[in-house]
Amino acid sequence: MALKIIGITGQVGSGKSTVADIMKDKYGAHLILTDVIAHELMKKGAVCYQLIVNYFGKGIVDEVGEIDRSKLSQIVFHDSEKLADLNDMVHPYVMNYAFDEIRRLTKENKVDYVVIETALLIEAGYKEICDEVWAVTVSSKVRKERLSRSRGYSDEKIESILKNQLKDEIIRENATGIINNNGTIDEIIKQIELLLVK
Ligand SMILES: CC(C)(COP(=O)(O)OP(=O)(O)OC[C@H]1O[C@@H](n2cnc3c(N)ncnc32)[C@H](O)[C@@H]1O)[C@@H](O)C(=O)NCCC(=O)NCCS
Ligand SMILES: Nc1ncnc2c1ncn2[C@@H]1O[C@H](COP(=O)(O)OP(=O)(O)OP(=O)(O)O)[C@@H](O)[C@H]1O
Repeated sequence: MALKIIGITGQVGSGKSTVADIMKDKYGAHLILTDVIAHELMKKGAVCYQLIVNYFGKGIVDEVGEIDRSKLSQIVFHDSEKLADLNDMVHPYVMNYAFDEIRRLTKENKVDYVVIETALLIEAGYKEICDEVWAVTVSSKVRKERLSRSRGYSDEKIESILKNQLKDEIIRENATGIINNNGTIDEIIKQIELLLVK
């Protein structure tokens, strides 16, 4: 079977990581997680660190010199110009990393699936390299309950992030498959099974 590249996207807290984890555990997919890559590249000493600290100032740095992501998130999700500047500092490096990884995996040809999980699949141009794009969608009520319980996110924080993301409808229009995540994990698994035999 030829390697298949599946992009998994959706708004904040829709369940992208949950779907990606199922793909890894049940189907041995290799995961490329852009949030995790971005976080790594922002660590002290990594390639994006100094760019970000120079731009946002020492106020976003914690007592051990690391970028305090909750402080940075307070700034950028309330100021779309600053978010765009942060994106410009981080995305080229994240994309380089992700594309290198895909080239390596394609050459090795050892896995059936590579999953790219990112909130910015459409905006950042990952879509073009994906064989399939799955949009994970959840109701606003369920999203709020889950993110409040698991991460302590306030409704205000969720709204501020959503304002900087594509509308769910647009994300779904750009997808080849849709996963409704208002139910249980088993219900996600059934939907994945259907998408994979499609
Ligand atoms: C703003 C930051 C510091 C917040 O970090 P924090 O650990 O608090 O949150 P986390 O990274 O889990 O993101 C929270 C939610 O916002 C979404 N999100 C992250 N960055 C962006 C962005 N640039 N635009 C829209 N949504 C975003 C995430 O996908 C997630 O749904 C961090 O997300 C960041 O540095 N973002 C810019 C880099 C980026 O775009 N990364 C994501 C894809 S490359
Ligand atoms: N079907 C489900 N049943 C119960 N809890 C779920 C389900 N799907 C996701 N969750 C929980 O909801 C929260 C958000 O899910 P997840 O982290 O997968 O979303 P995400 O889209 O990757 O988030 P982000 O946009 O921040 O990257 C997590 O705590 C996760 O465990």
